[in-house]
Parts: sequence; C-alpha cells; structure tokens
Amino acid sequence: MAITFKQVDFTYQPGTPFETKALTDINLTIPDGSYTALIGHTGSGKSTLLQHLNALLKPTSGTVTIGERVITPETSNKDLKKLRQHVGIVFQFPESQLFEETVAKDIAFGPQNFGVSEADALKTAAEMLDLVGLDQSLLDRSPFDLSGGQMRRVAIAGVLAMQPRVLVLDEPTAGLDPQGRLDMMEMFAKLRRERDLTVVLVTHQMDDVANYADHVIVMDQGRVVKTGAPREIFKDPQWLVAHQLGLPKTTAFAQQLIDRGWQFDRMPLTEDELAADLIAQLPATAFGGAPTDDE
Ligand SMILES: Nc1ncnc2c1ncn2[C@@H]1O[C@H](COP(=O)(O)OP(=O)(O)OP(=O)(O)O)[C@@H](O)[C@H]1O
Repeated sequence: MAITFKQVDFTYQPGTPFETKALTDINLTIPDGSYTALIGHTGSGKSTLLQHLNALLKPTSGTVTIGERVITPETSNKDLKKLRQHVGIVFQFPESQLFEETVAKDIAFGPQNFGVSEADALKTAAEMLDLVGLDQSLLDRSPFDLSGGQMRRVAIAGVLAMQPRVLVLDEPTAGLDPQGRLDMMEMFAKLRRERDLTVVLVTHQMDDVANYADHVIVMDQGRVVKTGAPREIFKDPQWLVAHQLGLPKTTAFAQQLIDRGWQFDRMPLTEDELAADLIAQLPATAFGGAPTDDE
C-alpha cells in the first residue's frame, strides 16, 4: 500500500505560546512494497511524520494519501478504524504497552476490539506468536514473566494480529543487545517477504538502513532533504556529516581506504559487498595464489 504526502505542514499546539512547527512542506512517496527507512537527527520530525502514517496526527495543511484514503486537516476522527488496521505502528519500547494477564489475550486484544470472535482471535494469536519466532508454550504465560526481547516480540505480534499491510517500526531495536538487534531485524525482513508488507523503519542505525532498506527518506528541521536508494544517500559522506548523520560501518571503512588511494566502482554498503570488492582488488597472491592444476 503506497503512502503519499503532498505539501504537508504540521504544527503542534498552534496559536499557543508553545506552538512548534514540526513539519514543513513535506512531499514524499513511500512506494508500495518498499522497505523505506526514515532517518534524520534528533528533533528532525521523524516521529511526527510517522504519526501521520495512520492519521494519529492529521496535517495542519496539505494531504496524506494512504492507499485509497485521503487525510486532510478536515478529516473526521470517526471512521479511521480501517486505516489503523491497515497501517500497524510499533512504537518505541512497545513492550511497555502490554497489559493482559496472558500472552494469548494480549495478542488477541486488537482483533477482538475489531469485532473478531474470541475463539478466532486466540487462533490468530497462536499464529502470530509463531510468526514472531516464539514458542507456543508462552501463550498462557503472563507477558510480564518474559524476557525483554520476548516481551517486545509479543507486542509486535499484537500489531501483526491486525493483519496490517504497512508495518511502521519506530527504533524497534532500541535497548537490545547486538545479537537481539540482528535477530529482530532479520525477523522483520522475513515478515516482509512472507507477508508482502510495506515496511517503514525509523532508525538512527545506518547499518540497518544499508542492510535492509531499499528506499531512504532523510529529514532535517522538519523538511525532507533527500530521498533515494541507500547507495545514493550514502555516497556523499560530507553531506551526511553536515546533516548530523553517520555512515554504515562498512561504508566508513571503505571511505578510509579511499582516503588512502583505493578505488571502488561503487560505494560498498554491506559487509558482503566490501569483502567482494576487496578480494577483487587484492592480488591473487595475497591468498596464496590461484589454485593450479597441480594442486
Ligand atoms: N507533543 C509535542 N508538542 C510540542 N512539540 C513537539 C511535540 N512532539 C515533538 N515536538 C517538537 O517537534 C519537533 C519534531 O520532533 P519529533 O519528535 O517529530 O522529531 P524526531 O526526529 O522524531 O526526534 P527523535 O529522533 O529525538 O525521536 C521537535 O522540535 C520537537 O521538539
């Protein structure tokens, strides 16, 4: 499901001494089926933009088109249920929103709220638990007895239980250890493949952008300052620094080599790409020479 912003402005608390303009003239498209990363330094407007993706916030001016649905400043708060079902948002630290006495009930809560029978919602809960890589034996446990990583997966299962077509992730790996982060990111990649989802990832982790995203939106001071494929975004390290953004580790390493006279046909983004480029440039003897027929 594609999402398009046209000339969107958003102001918090307009007409008060606390008035803050958070979005200015946003024009962008999140392509259907894309894995879009939304990046920008603190306060650039990412969370504000994210809340427009399912009309939790409505533009102060301009339009947001989500699939067939057009949201304008005049859109009523009624009748947004379907939209909220289609666009599932996993907020930061989603485990803080768990509240039911069992994992199964917590995951089933959303569908039941949308009129699904208890039996069907519990069946969905079991399927979703599987989808997020947790064992069925957890269904009857209290969510508060689980580890932090498991709790987060349960919260994500609750969002997936609504069968969204767009999954929005706000810093989903915050607070996890490196292995937990990798597992979580791999889980989203698998979910996207298996469920044909459009994914929107808000992140400060440039490695995740390089490894997973196919489309990037860069924000600065409430404006979109660049959009493009990761390779396009990361090819200009000075521009990134000027916008207080880092480079993926692999790209930063390649940049150091470039500064020492190495050349790359393309800026390597992932470890695999860097390894392939380095091997191609090193003399075969560096690896003990190419095997001969005698060996
Ligand atoms: N509820 C609010 N009321 C008033 N101003 C707000 C509110 N939420 C955010 N802002 C302001 O809007 C601007 C954009 O903030 P936003 O949280 O969208 O940025 P962000 O890029 O998500 O930041 P971070 O990376 O720290 O999460 C900032 O100037 C912020 O202070």
